[in-house]
Amino acid sequence: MAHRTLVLGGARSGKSAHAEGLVPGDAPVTYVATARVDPADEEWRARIAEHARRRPPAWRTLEHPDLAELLRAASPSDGPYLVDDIATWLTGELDEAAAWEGGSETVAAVRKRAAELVSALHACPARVVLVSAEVGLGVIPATRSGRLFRDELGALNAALAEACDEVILLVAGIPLRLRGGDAGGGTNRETSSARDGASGDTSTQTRRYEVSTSDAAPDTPAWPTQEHLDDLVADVPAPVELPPVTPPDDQARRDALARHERLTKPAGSLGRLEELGVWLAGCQATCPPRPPSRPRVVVFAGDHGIARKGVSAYPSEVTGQMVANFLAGGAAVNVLAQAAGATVRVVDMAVDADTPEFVRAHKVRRGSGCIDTENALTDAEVRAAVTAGRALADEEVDGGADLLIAGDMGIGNTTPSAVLVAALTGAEPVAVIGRGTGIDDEAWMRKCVAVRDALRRARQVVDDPVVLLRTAAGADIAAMAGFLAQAAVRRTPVVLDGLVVGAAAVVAEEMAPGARDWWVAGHRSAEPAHTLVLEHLDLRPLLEMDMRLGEGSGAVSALPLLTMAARVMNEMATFDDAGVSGRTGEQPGATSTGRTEGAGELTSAEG
Ligand SMILES: O=C(O)c1ccc[n+]([C@@H]2O[C@H](COP(=O)([O-])O)[C@@H](O)[C@H]2O)c1
Ligand SMILES: Cc1cc2nc[nH]c2cc1C
Repeated sequence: MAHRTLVLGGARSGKSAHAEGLVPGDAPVTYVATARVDPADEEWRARIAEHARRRPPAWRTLEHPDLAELLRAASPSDGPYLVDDIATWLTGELDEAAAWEGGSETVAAVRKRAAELVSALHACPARVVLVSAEVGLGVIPATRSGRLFRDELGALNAALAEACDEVILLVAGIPLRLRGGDAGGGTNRETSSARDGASGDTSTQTRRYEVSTSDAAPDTPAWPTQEHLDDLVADVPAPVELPPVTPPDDQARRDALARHERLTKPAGSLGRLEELGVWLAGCQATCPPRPPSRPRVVVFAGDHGIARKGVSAYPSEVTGQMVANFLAGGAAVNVLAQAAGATVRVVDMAVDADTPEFVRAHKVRRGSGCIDTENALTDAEVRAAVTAGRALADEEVDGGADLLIAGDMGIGNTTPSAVLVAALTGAEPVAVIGRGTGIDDEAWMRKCVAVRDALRRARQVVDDPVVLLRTAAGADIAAMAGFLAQAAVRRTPVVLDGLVVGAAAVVAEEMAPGARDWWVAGHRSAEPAHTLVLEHLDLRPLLEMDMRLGEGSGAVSALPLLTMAARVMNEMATFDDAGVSGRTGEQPGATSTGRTEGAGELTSAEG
């Protein structure tokens, strides 16, 4: 069942009746009436009476309470809240702030209240169904107040929709499902599950998700079931083959280089911000490039058998517990992504715990093999994992993502990552073993032994990237490799994160040569093997912040630089526009063909 539902509709579209049908009649529903009744308004009172007649007698009705406060105080055991409706709530707020005719400070006060409501909804642990009016599809209102209402409600609806895992639009009594699962009443479903509530989009999920490490109940089959695994591998061709990667658009890159020459700054003076804009222009095949508008983080979660050998500072249970934390929006990547304008999705590829159904749809097994003595995956599992990663990239790109970030979560995963990097770069074990989650010297020694033994096995299969993933990676890393390669196949730019994503990237480049042209390195992780990754892929990191968290956190932290790089190229004045003189000896409007020192870096693969 959906957790937070927004039912939108025009006047008399049937939205209230539809919303009422979404909560069970016998549930202890709290009906929140938002209208402030004017006793003199007969017609309005009759409308309200008609609504009230429809409600089951057991429902509790609250008349225009402080809505944000109410949702903030709700507890997980509360019956559903049905709020009807947001448009009248907003009307009341605009009235109270005297914003219809007031100055910008009165509108700001209403927006603050609206923001409080949205954040209360995000945090509300109880089931909530909101009704709101969809306005603004017609002509622009002739009055200021009409325009104000239309614009404020439109923005509020969008923010509330972002917090809901189910969104339904009623048109002429017919429900159109815009987002979400199967709470009943919807007639049309999205074609791509990437955008619906079943996507595990943590911008739309809440703190309700339980992740259990206990064994499945006797009457529930252990997940993943054999049937699920059979389904996963049924359509996967062997061997795994990817279409060729085509390079970013060279003309757009050259246009971007030329445009930077014309912007009002000494040539090359924005340094690597210029390189970044040129890279983005090539990826988008357009100059100037657009700032990423739908950046998407997919966190690949999985446990690793090698963690049993004492190579991490934390127990394996943390992986599943962190999945719940991602879903609740409480992890670092959630916060960073929200600050940077990205949304986060988490997928369970091999967590050794039960995760919600929509998170585990691609799950291959519970914990990958202990790579010092056994393969991480079977042949079928590695193919299923790589294929899942590719399918996830496809889903996200088809769903509108214009920039992808892979994140990782898995206790022990820096060990297989170190093995992959050493195998493909020829480095010795000691050069690739870092402190991971913060291991002490004894754990570091155990990690050395584990890496040495796994590397002995991995070195025999370095020529085949899929066999290497099977031998020494794990389902999460294999899926990330598929994801990163497929992003390049789909001509979609990627910001890479730290060591674990980097290890997957090194393998992905083997599977899909040229994929690296579609990637930029977000940061340099504190893990020593990550520097080997960057050198191997010839990528220069955007940030050096001594981060070593994973989750995609380093990549997301670099995201604002991409926005800036694109905006500079769109919004800066040219020498001609601004009447600013160009280089000494150049005619106004002439495009320089020579570049200053340093600008030559713009031809590097990364930028
Ligand atoms: O990606 C990195 O650069 C990175 C560096 C150190 C630690 N991590 C994260 O920490 C966990 C793995 O660390 P460990 O010590 O358990 O191997 C896993 O959840 C990773 O996301 C990630
Ligand atoms: C708490 C915690 C959060 C993480 N996020 C990524 N790796 C992690 C490891 C731990 C231990």
